[in-house]
Amino acid sequence: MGQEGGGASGRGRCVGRPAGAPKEDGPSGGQFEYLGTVAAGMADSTEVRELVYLVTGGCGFLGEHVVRMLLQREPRLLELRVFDLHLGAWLEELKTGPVQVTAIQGDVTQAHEVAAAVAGAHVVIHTAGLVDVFGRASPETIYEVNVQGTKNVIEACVQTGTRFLVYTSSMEVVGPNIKGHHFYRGNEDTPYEAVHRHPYPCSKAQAERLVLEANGRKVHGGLPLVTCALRPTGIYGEGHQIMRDFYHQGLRLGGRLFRTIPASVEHGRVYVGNVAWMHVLVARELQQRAALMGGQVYFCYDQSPYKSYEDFNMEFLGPCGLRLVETRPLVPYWLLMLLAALNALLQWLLRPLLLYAPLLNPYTLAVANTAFTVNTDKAQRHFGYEPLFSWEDSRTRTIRWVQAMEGSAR
Ligand SMILES: NC(=O)c1ccc[n+]([C@@H]2O[C@H](COP(=O)([O-])OP(=O)(O)OC[C@H]3O[C@@H](n4cnc5c(N)ncnc54)[C@H](O)[C@@H]3O)[C@@H](O)[C@H]2O)c1
Ligand SMILES: C[C@@H](CO)CCC[C@@H](C)[C@H]1CC[C@H]2[C@@H]3[C@H](O)C=C4C[C@@H](O)CC[C@]4(C)[C@H]3CC[C@]12C
Repeated sequence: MGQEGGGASGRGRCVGRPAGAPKEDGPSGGQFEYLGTVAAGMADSTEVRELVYLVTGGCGFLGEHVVRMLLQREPRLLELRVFDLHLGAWLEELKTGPVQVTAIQGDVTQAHEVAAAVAGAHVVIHTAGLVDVFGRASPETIYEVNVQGTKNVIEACVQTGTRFLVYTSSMEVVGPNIKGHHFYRGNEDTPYEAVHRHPYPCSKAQAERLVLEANGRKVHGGLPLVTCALRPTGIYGEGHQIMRDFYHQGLRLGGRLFRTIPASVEHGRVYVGNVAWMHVLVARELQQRAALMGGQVYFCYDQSPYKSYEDFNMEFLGPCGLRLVETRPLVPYWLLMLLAALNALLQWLLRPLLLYAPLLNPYTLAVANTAFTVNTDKAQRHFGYEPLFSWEDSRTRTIRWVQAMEGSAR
């Protein structure tokens, strides 16, 4: 199932449980209020602006929310460097505030470009990556960006003396595995056979391992590097491309989407604003609680309900006029597997002519049909994380975003 992938050149299998973390408990922390948009102005604070942060992938779906959240919620920020292969025009609007926002067009696979961006930063939040489970990029390219790119970030921290590194990992480092084992209400210490073949999860697992193993390395100046990794489940919210794809698919099908996944197969999802907030908070607390948090992994979680992938999407697409046809899959699973395999064959045949990358392929079908839900409070125990956005707020914000798309789609 899925493409042959993983490993140094994207071939073979990558196996073995991802680096977990020793069980430790820590104090809980307070709750913060989110001000909504950059225009709402900076969080009032008498704190001294002295810190330089770098966000790689800062123009991506998650990266943009992290950038905006930092400007809202990190009062010690003096300079925010936004490093990305593709810079967004929206960055210009951020340059009117008290924080110096530096846009850096660069490639994480180019060590010298990464080193130049990292030099002088106190904290690096590394979100840049190729999030490809649709066969758009080759296994080699996925490895080059996700693994070699992460190596370049680590080495840049060591060479330039940056001490704090937060890595955006993924639930996929854990599962679903190629055996289709369900992960039901699991946490960071739940035993699970994390065996993957697909290049994306393999690359994320390798990158996460590199980040965690780098914890404690001496950086330029002799102090230790402090690293940690955050594992979001499926992120949703304003700017989510796959949600956009489902919405447009539904419009093309006359306002209907046809169920392909049983409602019983629950997937954990997490709102992008809460993932961004966890990045901001962990970056701050990592500086104060290095002994506890260094080398740790944390699932990203909030109060978003456990639902099948399609039913969860309908929380937002339903109020925007789409309907999910049938209470159970219309098409038997064996036929879906056949269609997925045909899509993979078509993609391979058409590759010399055009990119054919539908949502349905053997890998996405397998992942969608394997329950993966987390239930943990480790981030709360270790650094006082509490979601900034309730489920109701997350849902409302996402619906408003789809509706704004709807306006543009008419
Ligand atoms: N979207 C999810 O559901 C999800 C869930 C868990 C983890 N993640 C992780 O979160 C991170 C961000 O994911 P996303 O959904 O925002 O994806 P995205 O594709 O929207 O953002 C990734 C960003 O990285 C940039 N980038 C890609 N290659 C680069 C390179 N070589 N050099 C510099 N920048 C490069 C892209 O231009 C983009 O802006 C990824 O590491 C991904 O693995 C995503
Ligand atoms: C039957 C197919 C067509 O209807 C299923 C379509 C749904 C799939 C496109 C998505 C189901 C589960 C998603 C993945 C999951 O949410 C977690 C992920 C980890 C993250 O790091 C990257 C994205 C993803 C792999 C996400 C991708 C889309 C799904 C496979």
